[in-house]
Amino acid sequence: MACFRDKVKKHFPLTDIKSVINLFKEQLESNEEPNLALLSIVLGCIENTLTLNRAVPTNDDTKLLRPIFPIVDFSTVDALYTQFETLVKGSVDLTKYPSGYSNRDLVKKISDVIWSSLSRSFKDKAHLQSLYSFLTGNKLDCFGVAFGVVAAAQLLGRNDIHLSLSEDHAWVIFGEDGTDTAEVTWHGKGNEDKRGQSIALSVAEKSWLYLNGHPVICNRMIEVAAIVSAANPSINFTTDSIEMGALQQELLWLLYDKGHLSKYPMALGNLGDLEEISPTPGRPPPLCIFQEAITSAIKHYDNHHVYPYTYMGAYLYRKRCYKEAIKCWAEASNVIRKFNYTREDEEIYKEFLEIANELIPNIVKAVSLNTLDRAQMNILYNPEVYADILRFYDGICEWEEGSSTPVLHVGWAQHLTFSLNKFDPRTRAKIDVGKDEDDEDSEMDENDENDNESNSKSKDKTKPQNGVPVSTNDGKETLKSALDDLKKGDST
Ligand SMILES: FC(F)(F)Cc1cc2c(N3CCN(c4nnc(C(F)(F)F)s4)CC3)ncnc2s1
Repeated sequence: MACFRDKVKKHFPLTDIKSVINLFKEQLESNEEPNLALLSIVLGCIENTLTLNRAVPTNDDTKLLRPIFPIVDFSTVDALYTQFETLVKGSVDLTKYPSGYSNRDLVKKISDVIWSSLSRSFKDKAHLQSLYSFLTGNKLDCFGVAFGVVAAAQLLGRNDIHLSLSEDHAWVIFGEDGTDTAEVTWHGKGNEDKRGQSIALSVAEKSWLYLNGHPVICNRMIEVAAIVSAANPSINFTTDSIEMGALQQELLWLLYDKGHLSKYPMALGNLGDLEEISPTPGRPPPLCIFQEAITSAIKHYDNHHVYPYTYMGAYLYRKRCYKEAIKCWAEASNVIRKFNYTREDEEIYKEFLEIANELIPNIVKAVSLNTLDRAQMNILYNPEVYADILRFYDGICEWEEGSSTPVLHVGWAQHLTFSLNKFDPRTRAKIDVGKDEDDEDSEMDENDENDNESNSKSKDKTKPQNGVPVSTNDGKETLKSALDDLKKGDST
């Protein structure tokens, strides 16, 4: 690895965003693999300076702000890299692992080297994802440990060991055809770590945490994208470092242009969020980027990722495009229904809980009261929106079906009835709750279907008695026409 020093030395000292971009660019364009440990140390060092201990109050109460962009000296980076190299090469006796491909013992050993160096505190704070944090503070978060194992493996020349990422967990793949898997880090709070085990049993549970076998399998380039995407520009709950955000954004565009984000929906979502904050001239708008994330998940992961839809839904909600936001959330629910809920899926449970019990109620309130969003009151007369809310809940119910842990509780029902009751009764009569033709897993067996049909005939008088479901009004239902009909007392 000594040779890497000669190549990268010329970039130092790093004094601004451009110099960091040039370093990453050369690493990505080199005929050798990009050096994960080097890039993680560099990015972690900059993030640490730009987001932690920023202001040092002085006695005359003016804030002494450090120079905005840190000067990163090669000596600093070289010392930390050498520290990492010494730790890893000093702890792993490679003669014990003669085969060209890695085995489970080696992976576990590398994980133990990282694991045993960790301090026992603060695992879920911010800025603990880089090797800079590991080497200067012995602290790493869940992602950081998994990344550290892969960076250490690269340093040991084990180029078959790669990062595998779900939407809330990380593990590694290895072996001749890259199909062996191993846990190398912990997950969540109060869960015993499963380090060294294959993930096969966890995948069998059909939990969202393991994405039913559709994780992002990284190569070295996508691992660089993970370093950049996992960077965290936040200084505190309300403030982000502008410089760190700009650096992350430019690095993500560099990776995007090289095609290294095309199979990484979360990184695309991250980029979309950054573009909303500070649009780059000549680049696609956030909505296009979020759509690319959705398209990537459909194309590469059999539409098993939730976050592409919630990234776009959150953006549309912030822009007060409520009808479209609700459609995204129905699509997110269409994904989660493919899984069984297990106790380690809390993160996505919280996501759906917030949508159901805060965001959708806020929308129906905002458009029904005499508020600035009253122009969107027609949402409450739009059968398509109503159908999307029903699809949203139906997906959550299907998620719960067959799960070891219940999802819904009475609090959900209270918010559900609040939201649905805000819709005009006529609108509620105008939707077709038929099953999707191509949706075999929600196929009910014959007699259930008949029962349901007989039920709907008996209990739901607004449906035309000939039982032909009224297809969704194509959303053209306008507030005016609905109100006109109401005045006429038209009861179709
Ligand atoms: F490795 C783990 F365990 F940390 C799992 C990973 C998470 C994650 C990520 N995140 C998580 C999702 N995330 C979201 N931010 N907003 C989201 C949305 F709810 F708006 F969709 S999802 C922030 C970035 N961004 C890039 N890569 C990864 S790999």
